[in-house]
Amino acid sequence: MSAGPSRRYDLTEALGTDYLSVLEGISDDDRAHWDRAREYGAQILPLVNEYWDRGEYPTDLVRRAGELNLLTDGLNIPGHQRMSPLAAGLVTMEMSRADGSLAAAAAVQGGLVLRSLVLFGSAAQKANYLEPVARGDLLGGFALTEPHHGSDSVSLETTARREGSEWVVNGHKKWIGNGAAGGITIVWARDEADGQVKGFILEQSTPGYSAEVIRGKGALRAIHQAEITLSNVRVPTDAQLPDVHSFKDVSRALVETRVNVGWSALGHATSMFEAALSYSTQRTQFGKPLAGHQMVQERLAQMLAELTNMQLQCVAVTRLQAGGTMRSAQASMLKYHNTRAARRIAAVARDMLGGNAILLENHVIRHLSDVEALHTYEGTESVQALILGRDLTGISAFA
Ligand SMILES: Cc1cc2nc3c(=O)[nH]c(=O)nc-3n(C[C@H](O)[C@H](O)[C@H](O)COP(=O)(O)OP(=O)(O)OC[C@H]3O[C@@H](n4cnc5c(N)ncnc54)[C@H](O)[C@@H]3O)c2cc1C
Repeated sequence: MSAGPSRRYDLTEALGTDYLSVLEGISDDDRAHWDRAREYGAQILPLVNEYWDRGEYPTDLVRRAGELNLLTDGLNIPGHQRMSPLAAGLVTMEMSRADGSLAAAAAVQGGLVLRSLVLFGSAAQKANYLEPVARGDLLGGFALTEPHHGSDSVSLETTARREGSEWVVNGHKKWIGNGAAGGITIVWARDEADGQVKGFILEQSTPGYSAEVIRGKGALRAIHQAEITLSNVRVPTDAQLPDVHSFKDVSRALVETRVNVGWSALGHATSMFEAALSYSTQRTQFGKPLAGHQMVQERLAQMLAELTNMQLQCVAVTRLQAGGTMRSAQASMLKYHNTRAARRIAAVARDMLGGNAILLENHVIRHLSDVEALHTYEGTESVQALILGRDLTGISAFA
């Protein structure tokens, strides 16, 4: 039986791990965005383990991604070529395939902050913030989660009180990517007068805004999340996002970013599959490459089949998104399926590299850990299942 370097399946080819040619025939435009992200991924790959190990946030690499138009997530940003939803997905996949922390930074800058500005911002807010956030010159955060409200963020307790020509914001936020990066934070708060959730753009230098980077994380170590305290933070009324009327608007933004998480899970899983395939063809045990043992081949087949299912869901949901017909539960199914599959692939890949799997240099343990964050953020696996369950049965089982 032949094994090892003569393998027929070359993962360095441009299409990567696309066994069923799911992505064949994509447009030249989409491919150009994808290629740019692949090149960026190749540039950052030799650097990212060190940042992850040190728990250091490589803001210069975020800025580089901005220069390459990798932060705009398919949004219409003046001065930036607009990507199709498919191209945006492929960019996310490639960035995650290289590094989850930088992909998460892009997801916060583009997926959450730019999207909030595009969907809900005034003309003046767009003119002020879109360009610097898209370029990565101004780091932005999206502050929804609170210490006591994660999955039930709809019950958020942060308040906003109108006093003359100002809003006064009070409360606590937790897990906020870029929340202590010196830029802006979009804060979701409940209007004390009408009880509705509203959005505010807070400059992080505003008196009363204090933020601590959360230390000791075992996942996404190279992007910083913050715990934020807001004590009588006063902002002018024009800091309010005028087109947010209730929590439903926040949900509208989050549905779109769930698709991004599905692509991100695919990128992580692709990277771990590639590491497992490469290692098993090179490592010899019992006189032949690991890849020459039946059980190892079965595991490779299992991973490839899962990866292909992940790709199919990404492409199908993105097609609905591009056509403007995607429903929230469809985005939830993608997130549910792909983050679960990525965790299974992570467990198998980690086993297939033996002890060497836990060394950062082999590009498995970082992805395995980072996938744990994807599993939770933008709605946990159980929350996605509840959204799907409600869609299937018409019965809400959240509370
Ligand atoms: C790395 C990272 C980055 C993040 N970045 C941001 C950010 O930039 N901005 C932001 O606003 N937030 C951010 N978050 C917060 C994230 O969205 C929340 O962690 C997530 O929504 C889950 O909330 P929680 O951690 O409080 O878990 P909880 O809601 O306390 O959930 C704990 C467990 O209970 C389960 N559970 C909860 N409710 C139910 C139910 N009704 N039925 C069954 N099971 C249930 C959950 O599925 C989970 O398994 C981030 C989180 C992480 C880890």
